[in-house]
Amino acid sequence: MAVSTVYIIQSLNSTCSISTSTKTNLEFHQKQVIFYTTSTKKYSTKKFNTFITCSTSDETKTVVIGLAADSGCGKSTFMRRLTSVFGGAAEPPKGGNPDSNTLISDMTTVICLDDYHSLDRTGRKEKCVTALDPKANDFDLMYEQVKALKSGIAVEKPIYNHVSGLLDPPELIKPPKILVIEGLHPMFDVRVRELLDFSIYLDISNEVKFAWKIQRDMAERGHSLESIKASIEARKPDFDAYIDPQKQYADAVIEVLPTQLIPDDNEGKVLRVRLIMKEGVKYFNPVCLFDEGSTISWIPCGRKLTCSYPGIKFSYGPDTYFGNEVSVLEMDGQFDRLDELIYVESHLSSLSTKFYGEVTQQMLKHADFPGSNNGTGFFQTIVGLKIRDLYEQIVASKASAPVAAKAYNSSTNIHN
Ligand SMILES: Nc1ncnc2c1ncn2[C@@H]1O[C@H](COP(=O)(O)OP(=O)(O)OP(=O)(O)O)[C@@H](O)[C@H]1O
Ligand SMILES: O=C(CO)[C@H](O)[C@H](O)COP(=O)(O)O
Repeated sequence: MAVSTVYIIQSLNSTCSISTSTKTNLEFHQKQVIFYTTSTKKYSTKKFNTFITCSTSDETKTVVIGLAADSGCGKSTFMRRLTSVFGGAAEPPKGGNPDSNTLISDMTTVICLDDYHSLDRTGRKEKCVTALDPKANDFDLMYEQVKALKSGIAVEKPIYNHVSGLLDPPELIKPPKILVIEGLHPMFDVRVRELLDFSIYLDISNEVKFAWKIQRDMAERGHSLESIKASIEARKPDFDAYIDPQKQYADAVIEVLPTQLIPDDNEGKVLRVRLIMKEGVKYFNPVCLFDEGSTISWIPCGRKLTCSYPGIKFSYGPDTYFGNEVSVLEMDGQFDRLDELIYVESHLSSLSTKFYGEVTQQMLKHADFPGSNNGTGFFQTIVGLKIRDLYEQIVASKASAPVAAKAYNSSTNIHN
């Protein structure tokens, strides 16, 4: 078996320009490498028995964001708000599987971790496990593929087809600038967790989850009230065991609870939403109300903010969450007029906006999304802007780091 040393000179996401003694250029694709020989202008493909590591220069590495939540808890809505912050519409891969769960825009690729189900719908039924059970998911593959994408290597990711309940042939995912992995388990496996540059958990209380699920599954999917109740109950033990504990690892948690402004409210329409932000996370400064570190309770209703019953109440202050120091911004109630949100925005600091009123502008742009009149949409928008800021800081820090020497010294042994 011949061994040749390949010197990595430069890499551009999934394509690595490599100089070898035979002056070939290589393009990396998992265990398969496409050679381009400049002298003959011919391509040839070789397979290797190990993964070839393309040491990308640091400034081209993908930033990875994890978003965890149970099914029907607003992940897709959050993703639409987040990708909108980066501009450009997010769409499924062009010409691919119409049931793909992936969304691609200029800057971002959102992959759904349901695609790493190792058991299809029938398989889960036969083995009596839910999709939330780690036994129904392939964490080794999830780790390998997220790691590859983070280092600039394209992957063939499986597709879980929610229409048929089957595992479809894989789709090619190229490394984007920002990769979002959303689903049930982005922080479950420690190896995947450590690849995340930032993580978010959507913590929807049982009462609210139930109200949202009923609204969607009855209206849009034709399910009966009994079947929705049964499905929530059946998932609960695994949700408690495998999904909920991930919130302790999240850098930001959006907690959604019933309002405290209406005594004994059981309608679940008015919400109390808490944005729990971990302190000391690199490239992330928590948002604050008035001043950092203060403890504040604020009722903004009056001449500058129209509030109908039951009104709006904000609070902000330091706290601890699973032993970590956090800042918590809370909003109970709902907005009557979105254009007046600028009044609230002007009292918040460290928003990472690019101009005065950007949060309000984003909220107005997506006024028809669920949660636009309350803290869910407001805090999701704020977190979206924070992620943009985090990405820009990571890119800036890498651009200023001395990378040239590292890139020239990298070498990979190829066994063929
Ligand atoms: N902030 C919100 N306020 C009110 N309802 C909401 C909110 N977010 C989501 N919902 C409701 O929950 C439903 C599910 O939202 P969404 O599709 O974003 O969740 P999801 O986590 O992506 O779901 P799934 O994983 O099942 O596809 C929506 O159709 C809507 O009815
Ligand atoms: O928890 C879920 C995440 O979305 C789904 O229930 C899981 O992916 C299985 O999907 P389906 O119900 O379509 O077979």
